[in-house]
Amino acid sequence: MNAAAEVRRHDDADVLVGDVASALLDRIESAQARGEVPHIGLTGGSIAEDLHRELARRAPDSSVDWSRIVFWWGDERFVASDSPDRNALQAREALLDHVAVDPAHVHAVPGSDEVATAEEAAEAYSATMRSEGAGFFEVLMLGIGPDGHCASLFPGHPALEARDAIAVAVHDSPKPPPDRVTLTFEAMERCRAVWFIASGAGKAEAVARALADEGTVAETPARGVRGDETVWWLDEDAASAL
Ligand SMILES: O=C(O)[C@H](O)[C@@H](O)[C@H](O)[C@H](O)COP(=O)(O)O
Repeated sequence: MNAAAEVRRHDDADVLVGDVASALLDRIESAQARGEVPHIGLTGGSIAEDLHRELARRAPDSSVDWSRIVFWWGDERFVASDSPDRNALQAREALLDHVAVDPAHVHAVPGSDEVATAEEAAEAYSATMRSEGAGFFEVLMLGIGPDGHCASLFPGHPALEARDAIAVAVHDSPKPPPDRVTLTFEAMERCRAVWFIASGAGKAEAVARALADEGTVAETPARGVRGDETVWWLDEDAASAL
């Protein structure tokens, strides 16, 4: 498992974030040069926030056409859409509010002020993905938790077993808040590239388990993710147990 995963090591978190930002901007530029409108999957968490800020900082010097990108999220916390807990709000404040996106191309998971349950939010998000034909993200970015979770796929949770679904509800998440919506493994498999981004010694053991020859997806959900291309972007601390 994960035999095809590529590992890219970086001296520290700043270099890591800078390299991911360059690679993402290059990838978007190439897709746009081919006449495509790439679909990009954003994630939540601390390293993602640093990346979003770095992308906003570099935006004026890049030739990316931000209005020709479709934005999605790999997972979302099921709270009110203006809650600071929302991955979408974090991405808006750090990146999307600072670049010329087309609001019609930004597809956040509905919040608890918009639909009644996380199940409804997952269904609505899946329906939007189907109607937008968003099967193939150019890049889906993911963080990893110290327990090996990615997006909102947590060890031992029923969402790991979801079949024939794009996005599903998650309850009792060990990382607060408890109610969430996540893409399924099946949806992630259709991405052209999945990029894990991890920084810090707290992630080292989970990263090593995700990339080990032996182990289970139930224990380390990140083992279950494979895009056509899977890249692990790590700083030395996160790579220290490999
Ligand atoms: O909603 C979330 O919290 C996430 O999408 C989650 O999967 C996150 O990416 C990892 O937990 C890493 O988060 P940190 O970078 O903050 O450790």
